[in-house]
Amino acid sequence: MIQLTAFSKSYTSRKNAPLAVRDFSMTCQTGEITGILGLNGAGKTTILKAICARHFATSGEVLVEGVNASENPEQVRNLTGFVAEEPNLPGEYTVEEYLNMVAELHGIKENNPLLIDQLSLEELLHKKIRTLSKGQRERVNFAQALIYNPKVLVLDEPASGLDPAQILKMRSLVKSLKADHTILLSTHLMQEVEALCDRVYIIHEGRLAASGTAEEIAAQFECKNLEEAFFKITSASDIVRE
Ligand SMILES: Nc1ncnc2c1ncn2[C@@H]1O[C@H](COP(=O)(O)OP(=O)(O)OP(=O)(O)O)[C@@H](O)[C@H]1O
Repeated sequence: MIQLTAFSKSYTSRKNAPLAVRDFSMTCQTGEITGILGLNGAGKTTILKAICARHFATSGEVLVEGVNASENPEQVRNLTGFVAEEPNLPGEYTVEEYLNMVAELHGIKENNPLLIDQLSLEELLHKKIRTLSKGQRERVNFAQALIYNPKVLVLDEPASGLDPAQILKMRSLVKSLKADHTILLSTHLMQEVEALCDRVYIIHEGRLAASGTAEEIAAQFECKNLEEAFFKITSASDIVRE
């Protein structure tokens, strides 16, 4: 489970510095896929990185499986698998060397053959990461997050760079992990939310603008569907400002 309470984040320590995310609260349950939906720059990655203890809240609290991310960052990093939007993968390693290294860091002896198969990585294992295409790198990025079977999965725009066949594979992999994981994904793609998410949080200009199932949000904003509600929310800034 992931719990954010009144989470705010500024990227500078200056007094009165602008907040990238302000007073954002959210709960992601185990056994559900939760989506964060927002325009470019809305604050999605800022929230995801705080959940994975890649950076810390300026104020408010982030709990992952009950562990405070600011107080126990190492423990939180072991509990979370993070598929970053722009991963910094080591180009000089082969895929196999890199995945073995990540597995070892987390105390796992061998690569998981099922995972290698699900991500179509067999043919890539002996290639250097720097020689891979963007979509191939994205699959390695997925594998490094899943290889130590973390309880919580945080996916930043997981479909970006994947071809349609790989998107379907990624979706079925994510769905297969749902029952015993807490999964949070960020996206600006409505199809991604419809295909995968049980619950959605819409963030606009750093603030929570709506949450619920797609149907609940559509009804709340008197719209036909989530897409219409999303456009209504993101084109009317006063909805989220007090
Ligand atoms: N390292 C940083 N230093 C300063 N400001 C940052 C930094 N990272 C993000 N920001 C700012 O924080 C705000 C939220 O950015 P964030 O990356 O969280 O948005 P996002 O919703 O993930 O966007 P996108 O969909 O484009 O990836 C933006 O105004 C951005 O400019």
